Amino acid sequence: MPDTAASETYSYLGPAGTFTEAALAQVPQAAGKPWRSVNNVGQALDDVVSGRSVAAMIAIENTVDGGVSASQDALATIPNLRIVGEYLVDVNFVLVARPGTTLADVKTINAHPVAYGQTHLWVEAHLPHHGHLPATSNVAAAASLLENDLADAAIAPPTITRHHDLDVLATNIGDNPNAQTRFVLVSRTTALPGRTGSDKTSIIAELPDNRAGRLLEMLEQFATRGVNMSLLASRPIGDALGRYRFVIDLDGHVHDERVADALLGLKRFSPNVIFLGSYPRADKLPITVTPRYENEAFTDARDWLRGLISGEPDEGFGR
Ligand SMILES: O=C(O)C(=O)Cc1ccccc1
Repeated sequence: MPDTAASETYSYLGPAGTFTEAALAQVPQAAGKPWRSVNNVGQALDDVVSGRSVAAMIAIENTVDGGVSASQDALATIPNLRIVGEYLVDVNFVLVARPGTTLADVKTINAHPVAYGQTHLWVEAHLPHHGHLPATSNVAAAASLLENDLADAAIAPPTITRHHDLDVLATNIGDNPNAQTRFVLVSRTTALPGRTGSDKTSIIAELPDNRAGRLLEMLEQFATRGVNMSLLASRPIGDALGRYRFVIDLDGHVHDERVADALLGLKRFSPNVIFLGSYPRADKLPITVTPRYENEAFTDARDWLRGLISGEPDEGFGR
């Protein structure tokens, strides 16, 4: 059995100063609890699976470069994980180097692949001949400049100079000044966070076969219940070309009748569905639904059918 400290620990991609840490800082229940810095998403989720940590914060998608495939694939393949919350972090990048370095000295850039993917425009315009050395995190990229000379500069969060004595060679090097990253808090609990009216439901589903129209048929499960999607990403299953699974975020909670009904339809259709959880939306935006998809419309219809089955007369159209 995990000890008490382990079961209160939160794992995150570190070291201190990463955007992932900023996401974890938004979690009220993590305040004052032990935080464990790890080197990659796999290690963070392994902590949760083994009971070493109660939850892990992982990046799942960003506005510039899209889905974080390592996270989406890990959620698809590691059983018994649940998303219990989502958190948004504004991301902004600087280029840093050892003191005294100029831009002309920079030949190799150390960067987390997801940060590198969001700074292409600046990097290609200003350092067209650079090489890229991948790092485990944005902060690790910068820290390693002071440990070895494998790279000349690093892509890092603007707060990096609080942690390390480095020169900032360029600021705001992100492709989009309004870039945001969406993080999810992942746990093993099967207890559902309560419905707030501003919720999301995350699932991963596979198609039964690759006949024409299958994807449309899957999406119809949501469309016919008035359920909006906020994420639809395809990830290769890995066993053959052309085989994909779909990472989907739905507006609403599984306690919303329309979402529950859509999931029943999806379960009948798809040979493999993973329910990753229902949890409050980070932006707290209320979800608007046309009246025929409100809870009452579903319960009224069910009551009508139950009545018919139990022998109640149908009222007909009247005159
Ligand atoms: O959390 C970090 O700082 C990371 O290194 C991962 C990352 C990379 C790019 C944007 C957001 C998070």
